[in-house]
Amino acid sequence: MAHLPQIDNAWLHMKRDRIVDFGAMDTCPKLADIKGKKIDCTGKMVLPCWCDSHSHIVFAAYREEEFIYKVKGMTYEEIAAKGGGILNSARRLAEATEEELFQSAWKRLQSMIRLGTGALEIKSGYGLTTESELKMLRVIKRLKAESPIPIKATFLGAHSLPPAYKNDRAAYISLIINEMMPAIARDNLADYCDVFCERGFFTPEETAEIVQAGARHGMKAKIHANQLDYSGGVQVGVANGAISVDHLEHCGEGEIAALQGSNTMPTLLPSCAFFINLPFPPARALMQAGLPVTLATDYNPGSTPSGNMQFVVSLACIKMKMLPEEAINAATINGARAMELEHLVGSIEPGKRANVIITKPIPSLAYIPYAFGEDVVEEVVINGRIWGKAR
Ligand SMILES: N=CN[C@@H](CCC(=O)O)C(=O)O
Ligand SMILES: [Zn+2]
Repeated sequence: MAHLPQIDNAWLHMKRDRIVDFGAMDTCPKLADIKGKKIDCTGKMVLPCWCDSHSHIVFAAYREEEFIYKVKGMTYEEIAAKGGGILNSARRLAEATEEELFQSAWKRLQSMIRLGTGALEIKSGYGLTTESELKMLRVIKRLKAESPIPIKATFLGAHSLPPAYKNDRAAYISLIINEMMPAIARDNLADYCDVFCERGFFTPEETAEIVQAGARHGMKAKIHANQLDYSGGVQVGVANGAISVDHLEHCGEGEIAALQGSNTMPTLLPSCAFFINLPFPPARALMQAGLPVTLATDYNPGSTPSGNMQFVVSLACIKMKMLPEEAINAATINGARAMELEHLVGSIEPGKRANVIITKPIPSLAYIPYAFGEDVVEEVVINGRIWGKAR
């Protein structure tokens, strides 16, 4: 993961929405022979766009009132137990129209692209009824259709137990499996199926039942695992062939051993750990065990109100001791893998989508995570075209 190939003084040729070729400047084709726009990047760096493999950007309202509770000392779990958290977002989402949800998510998507994100995964999970989960997934389907960047959709009906099912967990799980999933599969609304496998949310046994039903409906698993405690989420994810297990704030030898030899990507969300004061995941131990690490934002209104991948990369270096090269690989090609998009995005390779970041003039690669809080992105090229960046 520490190997990030770089060429000093290079050219890059993009045609239509694809990367054609690149090389050192002494091999550059005659510029006069190339039609179209030429961009002088002297002093700047050109990187593949970020691939953000974990987000919840479809929601009805921010939850800054809970932020104040947190400032005053309440924990994420205490806020959830008082009807805040995910259930608060579910109440607000039930009142919102599909158009309102689309418009607000569209704005978030635009601002993420301006920050350099070139591929994104988006989850449902603030519906928690068949009607509202389908509403969210239709919004994500429309985002997919209208977005200039590739998007993957994840069904997260098992995000929290709705209060109406407080005394009958099995009935809610049956609703997910027997009512929501067939409707989702019929309209091809989701690529993946996710479960919040956590103390106070869903058990590993329930998680297995749900993701196995998801697999029967053509959805591979992605798991919210080990965020608040050692939940068994990593093990159940690996046992069920999950594409990724995400969070891992609680990740010890047992979790690392389970991941070794699997194809499941450990995905770390350091801006969530930062925002709700959780321990940071053990990125170095994962890498020392030979595992690939992925970084993503987790953009959502409760635990991470930010879609800024550059900040995620900074936190990975500052708080998890990842080298800049490791963090950038984790935020690009490994993120692409965690969405099964590694053939299309995540690196600068001929044939891949022409989605790249052009930085401002910066002294070195290390400056990107070092200058935390500074937006080093000058231009974003999406599908071979410069994306509008208001300044
Ligand atoms: N942990 C579960 N889900 C989200 C938070 C959702 C919320 O608080 O609204 C997460 O990944 O952090
Ligand atoms: Zn999440």
